Amino acid sequence: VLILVSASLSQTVLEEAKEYLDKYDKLAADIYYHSSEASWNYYTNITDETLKNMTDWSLKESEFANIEAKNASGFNLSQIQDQNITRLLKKVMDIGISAFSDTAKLRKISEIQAEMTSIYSTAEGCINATTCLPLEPDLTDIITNSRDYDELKAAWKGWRDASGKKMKQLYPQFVELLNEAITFEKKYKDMGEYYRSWYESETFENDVRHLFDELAPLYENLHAYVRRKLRTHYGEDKFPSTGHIPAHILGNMWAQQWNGIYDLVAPYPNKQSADITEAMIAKNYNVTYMYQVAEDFFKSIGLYEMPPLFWEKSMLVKPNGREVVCHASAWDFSNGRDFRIKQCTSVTEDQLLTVHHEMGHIEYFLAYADLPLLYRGGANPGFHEGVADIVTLSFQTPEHLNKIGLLDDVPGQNDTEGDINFLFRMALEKVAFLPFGYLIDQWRWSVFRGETKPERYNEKWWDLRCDFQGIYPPVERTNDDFDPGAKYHIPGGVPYIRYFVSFVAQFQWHKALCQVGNIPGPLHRCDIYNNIAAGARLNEMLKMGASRPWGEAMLKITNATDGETTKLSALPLLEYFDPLIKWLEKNNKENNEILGWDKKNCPNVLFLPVLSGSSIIKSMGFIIGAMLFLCS
Ligand SMILES: C[C@H](N[C@H](C(=O)O)[C@@H]1CCCN1C(=O)[C@@H](N)CC(=O)O)C(=O)N1CCC[C@H]1C(=O)O
Ligand SMILES: [Zn+2]
Repeated sequence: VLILVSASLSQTVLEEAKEYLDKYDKLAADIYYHSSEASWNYYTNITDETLKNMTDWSLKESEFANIEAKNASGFNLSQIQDQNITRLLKKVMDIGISAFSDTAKLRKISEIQAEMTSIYSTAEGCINATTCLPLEPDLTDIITNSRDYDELKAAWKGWRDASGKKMKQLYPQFVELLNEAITFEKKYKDMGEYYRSWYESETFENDVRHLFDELAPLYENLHAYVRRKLRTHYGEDKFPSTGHIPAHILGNMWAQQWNGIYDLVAPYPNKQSADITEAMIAKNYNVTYMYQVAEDFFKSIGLYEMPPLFWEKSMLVKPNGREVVCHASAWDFSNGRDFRIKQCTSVTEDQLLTVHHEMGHIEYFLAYADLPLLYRGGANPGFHEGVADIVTLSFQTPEHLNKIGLLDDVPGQNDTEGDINFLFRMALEKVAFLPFGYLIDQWRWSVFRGETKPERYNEKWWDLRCDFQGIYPPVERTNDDFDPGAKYHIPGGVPYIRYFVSFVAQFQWHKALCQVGNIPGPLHRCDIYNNIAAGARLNEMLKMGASRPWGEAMLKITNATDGETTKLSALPLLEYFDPLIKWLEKNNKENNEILGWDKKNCPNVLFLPVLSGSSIIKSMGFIIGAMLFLCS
């Protein structure tokens, strides 16, 4: 009788839980829709009232999450055998800072983040006494296209003075409030630990460090080659004996990807170098067409076309007459129909890649749209970024660019010079990024841990930038600057390790999709365009959303037998670049190039040892003690 009773009891508990979760889903969808709409209205029209409305709705969202977490905690999970239901209930209860009872402080967090995002998005960097320009498109165009050392330096410094420096006072409070909110529930030691918990792995921090160490030799070879090429253009005097490269001459405002300077550093410059931006303009590409080209790629592999609301409601160009957050992003309005991109799109190659990236996010949104709301996310945040990027590995192949009329002659498989040029171009985009993708959250995690105090924010930033990227600031930096704030994701409060994870995972997936698609030839020349089998395999993973631990999602794509491949692996990336690795090693050796740089000394980063209060008192005490001793 007891067994019967307990069985029927657990059955009713299970039914009750399912009923609760259905109700939750409907309520959540409604709140999230309005909250997303309120955020959208702010991001596409920065005013005091759109800021207020967004903050009000983010508070409503937190309140809803808080109430439902309490409701869900009423279920005794040990009585529920259904793994799926317990996973959903746990997600209802895992609400981060929304568990914090002090709603005034939660509001303050939202307001500070919005204010920092507004400073970033409305900043105009002055390149001389009379000219001040926005980041997009003006300063970005200068940093990408100028080859004048001093003009680049002015844009680099101007941007940092107008953005990061202006939010320096806000960030310490932002950190303090986030840590206070996240430690309220006593589940996480600091905000960084909460962010890392999204990867559902105790060893995550070590795993990414190992991956970085595996990839560092490739980066150092690329760094050495690029440094030598840039030395010839800009002159020896700009390259210190420490081995660092000036941060502002790498074709990108943050030196995070170097494809902007391909023309300056290409291995075989006399080979026809594909200037895709020029080709786009020559072919009369316009913004809408750029989105149609990207949509065409996804449809060609059996994925999803953009729904009507996408074209109706997206913001695809920078509007006149109002301030917007230009930094591109993809939006899921949680109702299965409304998905948008917000991008100040201009007709350039880099922008075309970003269009594919943002639409890649939309493909993931569409694939998991029928799942419970709690599962509508990437298997982990890095998967969402990897999915966004994966088609760029096919789209940029010479074969594909030729197919869509952006490249005339395709370097043949045995055209080593053409092949190396292409691989080098991909390395400037994907390998150069690795230390940057890794270090942003090394800085942020050290700040959340309290290891890096506000008076040393900028010093720690440049320690990491000099150490991992081997670059140095062209203008002397002090702790009065706040260079982390000059990168969108810091004021935007968006974690960054996801991009490092993505840049590793996307090569694992590319390899698997090229195999399942039976696409012959070397990995770096594989194009999954029009390959339904490859698209179907990818779609199987997309449809899982966040319903299962991400190792299972990895296995869904790699379909491997050995359990090891549920993990992140650097091997496919190294395999993809293997011909280039050999070429770079040989070339650097022939030129007696010394790889690497002095990781402990960074030019122009001379921070006065800021004596913190405690150390002043200690040193005073020491002096007084010594004097007393001498007198006695
Ligand atoms: C240009 C791109 N914008 C982000 C992205 O698309 O990831 C935006 C802003 C922050 C999150 N985001 C989203 O759109 C999310 N809603 C996606 C999601 O749903 O998870 C970006 O910041 N990138 C691209 C490569 C490296 C990095 C950079 O430029 O440094
Ligand atoms: Zn993304």
